[in-house]
Amino acid sequence: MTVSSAPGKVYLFGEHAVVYGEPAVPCAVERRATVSVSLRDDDHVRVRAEDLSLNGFTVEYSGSTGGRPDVDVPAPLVEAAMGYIDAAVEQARDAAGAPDAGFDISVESDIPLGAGLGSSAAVVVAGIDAATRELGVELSPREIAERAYKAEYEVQDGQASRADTFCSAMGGAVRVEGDDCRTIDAPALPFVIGFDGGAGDTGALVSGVRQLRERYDFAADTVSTIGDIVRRGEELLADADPDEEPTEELLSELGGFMNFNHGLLEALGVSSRSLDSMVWAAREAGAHGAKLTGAGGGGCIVALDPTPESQTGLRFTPGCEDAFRAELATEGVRVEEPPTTDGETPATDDSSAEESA
Ligand SMILES: Nc1ncnc2c1ncn2[C@@H]1O[C@H](COP(=O)(O)OP(=O)(O)OP(=O)(O)O)[C@@H](O)[C@H]1O
Ligand SMILES: C[C@@](O)(CCO)CC(=O)[O-]
Ligand SMILES: [Mg+2]
Repeated sequence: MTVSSAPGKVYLFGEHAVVYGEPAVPCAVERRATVSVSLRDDDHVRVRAEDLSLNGFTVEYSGSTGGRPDVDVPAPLVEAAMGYIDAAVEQARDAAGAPDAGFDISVESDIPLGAGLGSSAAVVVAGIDAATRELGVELSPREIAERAYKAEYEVQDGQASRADTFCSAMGGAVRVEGDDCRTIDAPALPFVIGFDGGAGDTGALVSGVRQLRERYDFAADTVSTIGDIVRRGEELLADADPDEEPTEELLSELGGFMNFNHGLLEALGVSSRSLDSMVWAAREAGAHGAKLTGAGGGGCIVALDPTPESQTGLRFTPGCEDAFRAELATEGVRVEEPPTTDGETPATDDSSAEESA
């Protein structure tokens, strides 16, 4: 068995605009998806993904019901849920030249789903790493990032940038502009995350911005102004000492840019009432800045605050379900120790989906 994990991310700046070739700076955070993979001696794939819940219900799969989920879940939703794992399996088979390889796969994750913290990218990155290693192939993190991007691009019908997958594979702070992907130095920023318990529909939100941008010059200008904010934000990071605590001056300037970035995302229609109220709660509690992160529509905001105040303020904010601090994850995809006790062996119980290759 091979076990790999990969981190989620927050966007310091630049989501959505990155889809149209503007730069973005996502930062990996210490919330990880862990994927365990064992090679099978047939061509079947069996998946256990206990954290998977969609629209308020949990999807459970049973091998004993002939590969159909044992709850009343419409097939398209199951396909949507399983799409990222399937795409990761296809990428691993392709990388190893083993089109008929079968796997037992188990996914565990402490990244909320569909909430802007890049759960899909983390699952795909960790899945490709574990499955290729099981097939005796070791890809570099950059190669994993490229394959994970292809997987996300396919599942999201062409509406994906390289940002989430590159950040998850490499860890740390990164800069992505089109197909130019780099890691950058950044000090340990004091991220606080607020989560409204909900999720946004990434595809629909990206389409909404695309339509606005095509229809109105001022919406296209809004997207390129986000790019301008990112470029100025990068200059601030480049001037900072990555080995020192960030200064108040740096935090307050970065925070101001985050506030500006949030305002423009709000103008593009991708915020929501609960995201806005969490953003304001963090600011009122003294955060240097706050913005939504990821696709928006619901899910998470990220604030910069070295004190406990924002977290406390968020906890008392109606609509905020969880507030937590998120350390910058300096490590991207990595191999984990497989569990030792028999009882924890993944994907061998009945709550799994099984399908033919
Ligand atoms: N623990 C998990 N087990 C199995 N599949 C998962 C898991 N976590 C995420 N996924 C897959 O990722 C999908 C969510 O991806 P989506 O891109 O909509 O949101 P996100 O990546 O969390 O947020 P964003 O892309 O805005 O940062 C889920 O519907 C599921 O298919
Ligand atoms: C909205 C978006 O910019 C970020 C989603 O985490 C989409 C993408 O970059 O693929
Ligand atoms: Mg995603």
